Amino acid sequence: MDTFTFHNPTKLIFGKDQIEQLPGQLPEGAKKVLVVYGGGSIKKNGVYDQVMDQLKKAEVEVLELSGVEPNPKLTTVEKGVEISKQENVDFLLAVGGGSVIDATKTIAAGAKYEGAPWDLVTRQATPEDALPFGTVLTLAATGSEMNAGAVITNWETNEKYGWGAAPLTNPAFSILDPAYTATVPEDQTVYGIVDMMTHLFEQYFHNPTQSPVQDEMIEGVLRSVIETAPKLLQDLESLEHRETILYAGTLALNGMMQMGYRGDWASHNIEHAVSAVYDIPHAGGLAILFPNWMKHNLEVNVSRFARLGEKVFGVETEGKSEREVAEEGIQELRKFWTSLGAPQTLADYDIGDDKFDVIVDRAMKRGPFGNFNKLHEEDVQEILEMSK
Ligand SMILES: NC(=O)c1ccc[n+]([C@@H]2O[C@H](COP(=O)([O-])OP(=O)(O)OC[C@H]3O[C@@H](n4cnc5c(N)ncnc54)[C@H](O)[C@@H]3O)[C@@H](O)[C@H]2O)c1
Repeated sequence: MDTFTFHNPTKLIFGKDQIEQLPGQLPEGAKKVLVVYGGGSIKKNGVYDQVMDQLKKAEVEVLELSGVEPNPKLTTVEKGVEISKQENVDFLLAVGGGSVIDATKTIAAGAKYEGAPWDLVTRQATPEDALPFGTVLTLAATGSEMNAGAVITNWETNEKYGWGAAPLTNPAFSILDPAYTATVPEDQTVYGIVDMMTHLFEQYFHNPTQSPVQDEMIEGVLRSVIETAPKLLQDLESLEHRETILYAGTLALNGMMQMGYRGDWASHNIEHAVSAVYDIPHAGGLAILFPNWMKHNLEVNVSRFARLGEKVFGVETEGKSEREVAEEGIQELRKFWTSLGAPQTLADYDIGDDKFDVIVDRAMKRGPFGNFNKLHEEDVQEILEMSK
């Protein structure tokens, strides 16, 4: 293992009716709270009313920023920064999925920065302060509720980047009630499952070999997700299955699985480039790209892929070479995601190869990338070709 310091300052509040803890979590002296949310699903399922009731109990003034879009836009972040500065907001509350939370993180840092928020996203500037914020999660997927990362899209330049500045962009608290996720439609539920699984895979594929505890943890969470996902899709309102998937999504990307090494993360970079050009769901892009990243990188460490096949997908090993087990594991992953209804090719989103040059350019913006294996321009091109 490499040396590491682990510090995750987010207080995780999990379970039924835990929204009641909201007033007690607001910082002492907080008077003005900006509630950030998306397209209105929280108004239909009652989450909005429950949050507002609690804020009323807390006797704070409430401002609202609605309409945060999936794949949140820089322009929306700028709007939030403007409100926060003009109104002297002293706390932000994100109510939604990863998009709302990521926008809120960037607003939090942007509100305490004099320049343009895009400087922060592109890492041209490092924030020195941020407004405190909390989250009420409504969709199991990104882990954004318990990490410092945020992904923002600039549609003027077709650029989408992940950024973060721990601990400033870590939520102070996150409230996770499985019931709040029960209205997530089938397609978004599938995307969430693909997203959390991909986070686990990205971390599983790393170079240091001495990571037995981390490997077993990742494999265990993956097996639980694989076991639960089909059951949840049969019964979208099952709180038991929602609870399992919600907890798995948080664990998958709160730093617990990545102590002592760096995950790969190349597929995320390629996906961000794809969805900066085509506005597709992040996890839809990952479902297409990740198995092809695996095939492309098989030779880097066949044993690693074989272990995944055996321990996570239950591939029989007897009489088979390591390579055969590894390849079967990749096929099993594709079969599993397809069985859930995830897309398999870029053509499923009507994406052809006419803008591959732009996608490659965006993906290479910060130079060769990936920690398990460094990808260069020709590798990205090949993975895109495999994904057509
Ligand atoms: N910060 C991170 O660590 C991280 C990690 C992975 C991905 N991301 C980013 O997060 C974004 C995706 O976030 P997401 O997958 O959570 O989805 P999302 O926040 O974009 O939401 C997807 C859709 O689901 C709807 N929705 C949310 N909760 C609902 C509910 N309870 N009932 C009904 N509908 C509901 C939303 O309104 C939206 O239309 C992407 O921009 C991606 O790049 C961030």
